[in-house]
Formats: sequence, C-alpha cells, structure tokens
Amino acid sequence: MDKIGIFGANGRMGLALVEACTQANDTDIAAAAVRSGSELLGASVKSKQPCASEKLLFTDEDLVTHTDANVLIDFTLPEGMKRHLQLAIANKLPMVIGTTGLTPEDMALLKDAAQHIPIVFARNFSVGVTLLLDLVQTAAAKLADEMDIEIFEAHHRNKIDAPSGTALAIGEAIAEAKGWDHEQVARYDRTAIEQAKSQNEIGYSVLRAGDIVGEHTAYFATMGERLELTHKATSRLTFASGAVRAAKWLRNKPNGLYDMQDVLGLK
Ligand SMILES: NC(=O)C1=CN([C@@H]2O[C@H](COP(=O)(O)OP(=O)(O)OC[C@H]3O[C@@H](n4cnc5c(N)ncnc54)[C@H](OP(=O)(O)O)[C@@H]3O)[C@@H](O)[C@H]2O)C=CC1
Ligand SMILES: O=C(O)C1=N[C@H](C(=O)O)C[C@H](O)C1
Repeated sequence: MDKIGIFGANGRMGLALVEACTQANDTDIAAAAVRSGSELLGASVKSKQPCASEKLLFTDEDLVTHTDANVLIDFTLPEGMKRHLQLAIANKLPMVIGTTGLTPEDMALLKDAAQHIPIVFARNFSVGVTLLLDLVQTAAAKLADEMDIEIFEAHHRNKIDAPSGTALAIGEAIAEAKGWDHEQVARYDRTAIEQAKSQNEIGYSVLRAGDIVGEHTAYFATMGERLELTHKATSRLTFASGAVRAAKWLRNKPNGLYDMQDVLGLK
C-alpha cells in the first residue's frame, strides 16, 4: 500500500493531490503537511478539500517522517522543496517533486540527493506534455535549420515563476535535439534589443491571466508555413494524478533521478 506524505497540502496542487490520492486504488494519505506554525495545523483537510476523509487533519511538515509515509510528494516553492528534500534524505524516503522555478544550483542539489534516494522530478506530470517533449525533439531534428523556434506559455494570475518549468523543459528538449547550449540560445526578453530574430534562438513569451491551468505551444515557423504543437491542461487533477502514478512507480526503485518519461516507459 502506498502511504503518501504530501507537502504543501493546502496549496492548489496540494489539494489536487489529496483528491488524486483519494481517487486512487491502494493509496493512503499518511500526512497532509503544511508549514510548521501554519494556522491550519490540526484543522480538517475536508474544510479545504470536500472529498477528503473526515479524519484527515493538516500535519506539521516536520512531523511527516514520524508518520507511516513511505513516499513523499512536493509541489511547493524552491525553498520549501529543498527543506523537504533534506527530510526525505534523512529518512531514506523516495520523493516525487513537481516544484518549478529551480535554479541550476537547486538542480545540482537534486542530482546529488538522487544518489541517496530515488526521486522523480518533472516540470509537468501530464501524459500529454510528457509526449510533447518527444514530439518537439522530432520536429526540431527533422525540420530545416531555417525554422524559427518560439515557445509560448499561459497560466493563472497567481503563478510566480516565468517562463514556466514546462516551457523551459520544452526549450531544453529542442536545444538538445539541435545540439545547442540552451542558455546560449534562450531569448527571454526582447525589450532591450532592437534587432530581428536570429537563427539558433529560442524565444519565450508568457501570459498570466485568470484561472488558466496551463497552456504551452512550441512554434516552428518559416516563410509561408508554421507548425504549432500545443498542449492545454484544463484541470490540476491531471498533474496530481500523474504525480501519484509516479509515486507508485517510484517505490522500491534504486536511488537515482527519474522523470515522467521513465514513469510512462517512453525512453
Ligand atoms: N510539475 C507539475 O506538473 C506542476 C508543477 N506545479 C508547480 O508546483 C508548485 C506549487 O504550485 P501551486 O500549488 O499552484 O502553488 P500554491 O501557491 O497554491 O501552493 C504552494 C504551497 O507550497 C507551500 N510553501 C511555499 N513555500 C514554502 C516553504 N518555504 N516551506 C514550506 N511550504 C511552502 C505553501 O504553503 P503556504 O500556504 O503556507 O505558503 C503552499 O502550500 C509551483 O512551483 C508550480 O509551478 C504546479 C502544477 C503542476
Ligand atoms: O504553476 C502552475 O500552475 C504550473 N506549473 C508548471 C510549470 O511551471 O510548468 C506546470 C503546469 O503548467 C502548471
């Protein structure tokens, strides 16, 4: 039986994870964890997520490893994720991580942590985006070099990192297929330069509005035609169900850093 400890359980994704765990077979929520000192400590999760069991209460995140959790899931912010990762390592618990906005230094920490515990890290846990990462690599490798490449993403007004983790994952996948260094070719801001788009450039654009769950398009364009590969998520339950699937897959795996392509057997 999977006994899942959810960090950031009161967040948008935390509450979606409670719903996904409740719907899944052979899955218990060992802890719905919130920050130490949160005013929600001891409150019923049902007050925030109607499908939760009456008995499930918000727990102090520092006590997660005192529960019978056998796998942890983190969708919080980078600072929280790094703290939670230390708890996972100290207690030798596998961890699924969906937090975005990580720096290269945070990524180095993750790689190091994966020598001690098994980790699935994905910037998007949907099946569609996992496949999209493959499709953009095929397009990038097969289309002529003169194709302009741009990535657009749209999210809800409360998202704080930009471009989204998924947009960056798409750009990195394209750069890898082209044999480019992503940081050399990424163009995040055009306001300061007055020049036409150059080749070997991946441009990013971002929209924040209302309650958009998550939309991503990779454009491959040349004179007279344009290919657009788009994914639209319409429910956070999509990401949450993917993360629960990853948690089930991860238990009993050797230490290492895995992604959603590993979970879905697409490698
Ligand atoms: N990989 C994927 O498929 C997806 C990834 N995401 C990513 O998941 C993350 C969370 O998104 P979302 O749920 O919308 O955000 P929310 O702001 O709704 O929730 C964030 C949660 O993290 C907690 N948190 C923040 N900072 C800390 C900290 N330092 N220590 C402990 N807990 C902390 C918050 O607690 P408090 O309320 O007390 O501040 C809250 O519970 C983002 O990085 C987002 O990009 C989102 C969707 C899909
Ligand atoms: O913050 C979100 O909401 C999302 N974040 C992830 C990202 O940064 O790519 C995934 C998804 O698009 C929703």
